[in-house]
Amino acid sequence: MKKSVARLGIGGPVGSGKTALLECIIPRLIAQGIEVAVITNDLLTTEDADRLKSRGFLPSERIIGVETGSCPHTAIREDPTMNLLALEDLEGLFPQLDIIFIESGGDNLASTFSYDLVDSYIFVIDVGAGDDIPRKKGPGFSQADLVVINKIDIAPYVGANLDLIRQEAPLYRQSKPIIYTNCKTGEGLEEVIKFIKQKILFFRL
Ligand SMILES: Nc1nc2c(ncn2[C@@H]2O[C@H](COP(=O)(O)OP(=O)(O)OP(=O)(O)O)[C@@H](O)[C@H]2O)c(=O)[nH]1
Repeated sequence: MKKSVARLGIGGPVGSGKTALLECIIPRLIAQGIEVAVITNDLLTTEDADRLKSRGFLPSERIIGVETGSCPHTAIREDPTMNLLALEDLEGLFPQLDIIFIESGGDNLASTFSYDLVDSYIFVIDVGAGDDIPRKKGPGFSQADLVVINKIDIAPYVGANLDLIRQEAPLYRQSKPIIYTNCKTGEGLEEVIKFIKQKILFFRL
């Protein structure tokens, strides 16, 4: 019987570390025998897809770069046709896949994914954008299935109060999970892997 493939969105503001997160977690998932493919979205280039291909941890045919040509949220929410076609291509070519990541182009705090496109999504913010980001109650932050608060290492250098973030962020998440990460050292990444295996892949593995 053909397996159904998990579709996991990765959204968040420009530069928050969405691609860095994928670079960290994909090799770990592959090492555990999980079959992975990726779709990236960029405005007018395939920059993120090229970057992932250059890492060499996945055959390049398993990485599709979608050039959205429009606001990132249009391609993941209002009209996800381009991403749905890319999903269809990957699922047709690789029926053994367990999970396909769909990385959105960097967008603002209001960006959310259509559940016609993904089963679940992670919203990545970065500490460097300020310790008031959780308080701004962006729909991406409050509605995502998982929030990753990345770049915890830079808090002291940008005057961001990490303790305040840890205190306030849960207030806007209605008990939904938050994981704190540093993609440079690997801190928090095992928790992200655990989330993906337990909440996203549990009935496929
Ligand atoms: N210090 C530090 N830098 C990080 C961390 N994660 C990512 N970065 C850096 O932040 C910058 C942006 O990371 P990307 O992964 O390109 O961010 P992105 O969200 O994919 O960016 P867009 O696709 O342009 O929206 C890069 O220079 C990364 O090396 C982290 O945990 N700590």
